[in-house]
Amino acid sequence: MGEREEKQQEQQRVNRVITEIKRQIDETATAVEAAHKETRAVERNYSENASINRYEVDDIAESRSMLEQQRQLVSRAAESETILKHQLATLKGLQGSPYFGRIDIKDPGEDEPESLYIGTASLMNDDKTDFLVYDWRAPIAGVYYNGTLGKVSYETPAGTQHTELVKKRQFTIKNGKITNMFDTNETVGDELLQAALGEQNDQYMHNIVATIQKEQNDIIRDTHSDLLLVQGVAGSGKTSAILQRIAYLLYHSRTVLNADQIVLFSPNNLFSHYISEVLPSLGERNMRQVTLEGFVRRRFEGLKVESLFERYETRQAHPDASRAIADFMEGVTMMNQVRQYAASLTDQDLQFSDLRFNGRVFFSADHIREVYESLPSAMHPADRMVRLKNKLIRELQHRVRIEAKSDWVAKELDDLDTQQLHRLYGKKMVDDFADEDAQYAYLSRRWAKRRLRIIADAIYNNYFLDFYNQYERFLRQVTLPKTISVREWADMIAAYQDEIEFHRLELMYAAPLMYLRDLITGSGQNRSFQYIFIDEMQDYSLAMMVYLRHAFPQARFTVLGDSEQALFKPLQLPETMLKELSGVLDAKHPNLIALRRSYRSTKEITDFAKALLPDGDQIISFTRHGAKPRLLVRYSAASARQALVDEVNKLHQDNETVAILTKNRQQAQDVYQILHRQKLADLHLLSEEDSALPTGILVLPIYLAKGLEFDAVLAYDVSADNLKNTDAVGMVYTMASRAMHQLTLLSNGPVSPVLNAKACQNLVIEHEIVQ
Ligand SMILES: Nc1ncnc2c1ncn2[C@@H]1O[C@H](COP(=O)(O)OP(=O)(O)OP(=O)(O)O)[C@@H](O)[C@H]1O
Repeated sequence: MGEREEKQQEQQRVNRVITEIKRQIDETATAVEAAHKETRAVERNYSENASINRYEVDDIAESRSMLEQQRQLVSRAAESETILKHQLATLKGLQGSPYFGRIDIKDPGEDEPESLYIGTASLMNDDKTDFLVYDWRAPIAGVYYNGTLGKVSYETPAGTQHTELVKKRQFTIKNGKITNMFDTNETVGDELLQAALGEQNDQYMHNIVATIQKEQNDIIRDTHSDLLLVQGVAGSGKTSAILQRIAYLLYHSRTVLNADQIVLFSPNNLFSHYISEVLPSLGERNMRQVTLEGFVRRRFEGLKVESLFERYETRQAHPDASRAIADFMEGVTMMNQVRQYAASLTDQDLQFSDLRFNGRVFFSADHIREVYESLPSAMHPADRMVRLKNKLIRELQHRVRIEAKSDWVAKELDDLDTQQLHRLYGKKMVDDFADEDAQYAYLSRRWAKRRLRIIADAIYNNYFLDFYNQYERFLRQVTLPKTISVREWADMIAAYQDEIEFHRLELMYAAPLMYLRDLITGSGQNRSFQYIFIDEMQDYSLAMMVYLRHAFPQARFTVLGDSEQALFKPLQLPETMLKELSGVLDAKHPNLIALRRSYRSTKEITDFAKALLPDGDQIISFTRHGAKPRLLVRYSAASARQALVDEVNKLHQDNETVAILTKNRQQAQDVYQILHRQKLADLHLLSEEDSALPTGILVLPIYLAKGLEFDAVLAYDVSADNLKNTDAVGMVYTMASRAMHQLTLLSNGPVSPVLNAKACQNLVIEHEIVQ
């Protein structure tokens, strides 16, 4: 058959499938409507009955059980409505482009091959006897991503299966029309990938299921490892791979895993927004997302914990200051010492704290200690804490009765307005009381109880232990490494005390402090999370990883990073990192996958970026061509400003989004001011608080651009002067690798030596001519 006829035949099949999809859409839409009516009807019925019951026949068992039955009806109706809506959304998703791949396989013993089509979701024919489209996550679809023609195998729940792959065909289908189609023997041919990568970026990341590459597929389909470490160069698809991996895991463990049991630690809020559409586009709910800041802050209410960005900015300003201390605080040895300390604590070592109410001591530290010491010392300390809490709560209940009779309660009751009083009665009516005294005693008790809830909360939250003080005592007895003098350590402790005084906490203290607190109280662990994903792991300390292991004891970890992009850490070999992490995370089945091919940027940009790195040769650029990156060198502030404005305008003509990336927040503000004065349209200055990524001209410091990509990037300012105190290689590399299509570097003064001779060969350099 000729190529044209083949295409015609394939187009006819696409047409047939789309007709079937449309039919199913109509059918499902009608079903959704009916289900919606049903839900509304049972809801109405339920709420009418519920309101009647509340006022007239309270507490009658029969009506309760009827209500319960109806409540179940409501939730079942709502559930079927949700399922139908989901089906409808899936069908609509398939409508324009029902599939992207075809494999012909010949099973052993069969004469004729069978054709299977692969798309973002499964689709069955009318009578549910045949798959018109296979979900990309189905076991057999693994062959499409992994196999070259010939004998192939794939994993199924029933074990490894063997077959023969006789044809692999790729399609691009847009609005129901095949725009591109070809047969290939490669995993997924470059042609399709080139087309996908050549498109303009928009505010959201896209799924990559049509063009997943072999190594990415290994990451996605790895269900065996409990620690999967992905070391991938910039733009190699680490983030893409883990998002499709989440979709894959959800698909294969539907009954035991849901999106709420998966947490992704993402580098910043902009990133969370950027990736938020990928899973929904694959018909899945988003996993939970948290930034390291968010995670830590929630554990230190009332304290302002330094953010990664703040730490980054301070370290930039004082690059060598207390590096040894920070390295020590953030290492594994520190966490081991915390564990030893917590295990060896005696009763006398524990630092109890008064619990205060209304300016007076309610439970004194001495009293709490007494209660604690009265509990059997052979008990596990964490269990003993729980017992202590229970005892304190019981004591509090007793004290509520006494406090209810005190003057302050009487006075506060007096001051209540009618509405407040009314609420205080709760379910009781005035007629329910024998006399006024009984009524007053009831109200006083309720008021005292309500006001003293704050003490109950404090007990619950372990506020009777003074952790900041306990931590300080711990620090005082730490065995120091040789790199740190006793004097330096004492200074650091003094600085820590000052910070606590002002309700601030440096990030480096967070992991050991949380760990100490959890070990003493036996709290802080969450067993419901099954998978933890950490993106940009090069920003996490090992101490933090130890803590995360402790906090999520049941979870498997997928950890992604690129040590070249570390903005303030020395490079580390992936194998060393795996070994270290396996130890820290106590992994039984660790696995390391390296991604070396960079997809994001044009070949010209990647070639420049890799030349910056000493071991850049290992990075493989993807063959998609574009303009050579430019370097503009200016020798005065005024001409640098002019070049900035001109270049941004120029880049914006060809690109929807142009990002100007700076070293820090201050420079981002300065650049923004310059451009703002020129009244550039669509200009945005982004900060840590931003959670949505606009298009247009964006100005942001580099650490906020982590994980993101832009059509064009202008790196501001790569002069020797500006980059002298920083890890300039990591910074320029990260900036350059954010660009998809165009890159310009601007230097205000002589250029930083980071731009070595080899890197410069990959640039078009334009010097200002100074007369
Ligand atoms: N197989 C693929 N098919 C199509 N596009 C891909 C593929 N792999 C990666 N990409 C694209 O390449 C770009 C970079 O991918 P991604 O952001 O996942 O890389 P990364 O390794 O996390 O990058 P970085 O570490 O630099 O932030 C994205 O636009 C992504 O859509």
